[in-house]
Amino acid sequence: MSHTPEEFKPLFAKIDELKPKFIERLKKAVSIPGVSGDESLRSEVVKTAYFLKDELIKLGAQDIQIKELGLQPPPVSTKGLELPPIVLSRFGNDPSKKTVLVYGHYDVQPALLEDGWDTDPFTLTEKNNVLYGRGASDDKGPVIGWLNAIEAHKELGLELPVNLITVFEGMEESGSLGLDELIRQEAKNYFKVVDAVTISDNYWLGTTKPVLTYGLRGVNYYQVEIKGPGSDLHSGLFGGIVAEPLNDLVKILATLVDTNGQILIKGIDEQVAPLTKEEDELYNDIEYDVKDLNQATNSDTALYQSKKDILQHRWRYPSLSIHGIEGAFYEPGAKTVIPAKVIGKFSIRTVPNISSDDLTKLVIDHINNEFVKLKSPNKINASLIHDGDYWISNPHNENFTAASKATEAVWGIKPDLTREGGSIPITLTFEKELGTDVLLLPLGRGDDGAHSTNEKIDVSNYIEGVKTLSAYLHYYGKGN
Ligand SMILES: NCC(=O)N[C@@H](Cc1c[nH]cn1)C(=O)O
Ligand SMILES: [Zn+2]
Ligand SMILES: [Zn+2]
Repeated sequence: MSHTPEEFKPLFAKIDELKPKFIERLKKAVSIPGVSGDESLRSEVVKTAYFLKDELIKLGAQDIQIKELGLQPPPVSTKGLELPPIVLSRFGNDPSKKTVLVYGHYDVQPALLEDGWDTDPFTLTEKNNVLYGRGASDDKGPVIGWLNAIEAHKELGLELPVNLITVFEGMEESGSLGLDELIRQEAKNYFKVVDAVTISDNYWLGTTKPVLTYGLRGVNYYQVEIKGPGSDLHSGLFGGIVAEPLNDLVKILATLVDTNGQILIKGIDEQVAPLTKEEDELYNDIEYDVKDLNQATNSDTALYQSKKDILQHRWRYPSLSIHGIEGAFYEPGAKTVIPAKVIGKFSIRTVPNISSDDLTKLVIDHINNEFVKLKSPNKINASLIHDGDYWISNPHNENFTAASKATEAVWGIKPDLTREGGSIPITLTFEKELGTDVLLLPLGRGDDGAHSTNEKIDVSNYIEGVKTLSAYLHYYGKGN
């Protein structure tokens, strides 16, 4: 392309040449159903870690370490389930070069064909230059993207311009359990020399303009268990004469949030940092429209119509989403059962200055108070499953500048600076424990359907993304 700087032409041509191999590598990664939230698939998550280890060996990584994290704590697992390991590796250890740590996750969200996928979620399927499959965008595509960037250098006989450390985890979709502690332990060891941290695990805002991201919401994930009868019952025999746990649960869940997305738990709004005039003005220059939202959701269900309202509610205000009910009948048909025990799941996306502990107290007190009002003989237990902090940084530094130049070199356009409504719990830990700048450099588009059915990454985003990651390493390595 005409905007490609001369220095990158051979590298970008090599990446284009390796495209079939890169797609094949992603296909292998996607074929392993490593869903971290599903205990029955834990061995598949671990298998993905070893798949990455093998790929790293082939690429010539040094000092590959599989870091075990011990048992998964309750409330989710009470069965002595091992956490998946962290895969560490290093490419180069030259004191004259800068060191970039790249982080990504190899676990994925659940996916079933019967949820409404058009193709098998664990078979990467190419249609019209789009690659469909669970993890294609979140986050196997970007993780494999880093490996591809390394391979393109290797194939060209080109030295990497920086020392690279890779950190791949397998519990990001389930709260990054164990990783905080590992980062603390390795801060003065494996991660002793790290100049910058780069994470490719989010998305462009829309579908055409690349972005760099400097803020994330946090996430507190809760469960509410309601237990009643000793076993599931026939509603014809027992309906109307026993207290039903699911009836109680839907009433409790209905007290959490209204249909306009307004959180109904008292005391949360007061903790949200006020919007300043300067912050409000930052939204003026960002390219976004309600049409982008409707396109991403394939619907007309937006709660706000103006760009500012949408982006502010996505990035800087909290939200509460109800995700599901364990133990409730959900299959097609008309089963007349009274479930004996149900567990409602919901999460709250947190923002400055909400404290996780204060929030949890407000949430649990609210649920217990609402349950008392029901005067039910059933038993309730509400608890936090996991939490991860929000993160916000100043994007005016060397790391962001390098990524901005790389984006221009590949896409011919300066990226927008954005925040993101999702969460990557470990971002703040890297920043604090390693004392480095963290950059979020997304490859995928806003309509990739992460966590949803028919998740995809466009071939162009995948391949141009490998070029962007490569060019970023060069700009950062030479100090821009
Ligand atoms: N791509 C980042 C991402 O999807 N993060 C998850 C993290 C999470 C926390 N608990 C469950 N998942 C997100 O939902 O934002
Ligand atoms: Zn992710
Ligand atoms: Zn995710």
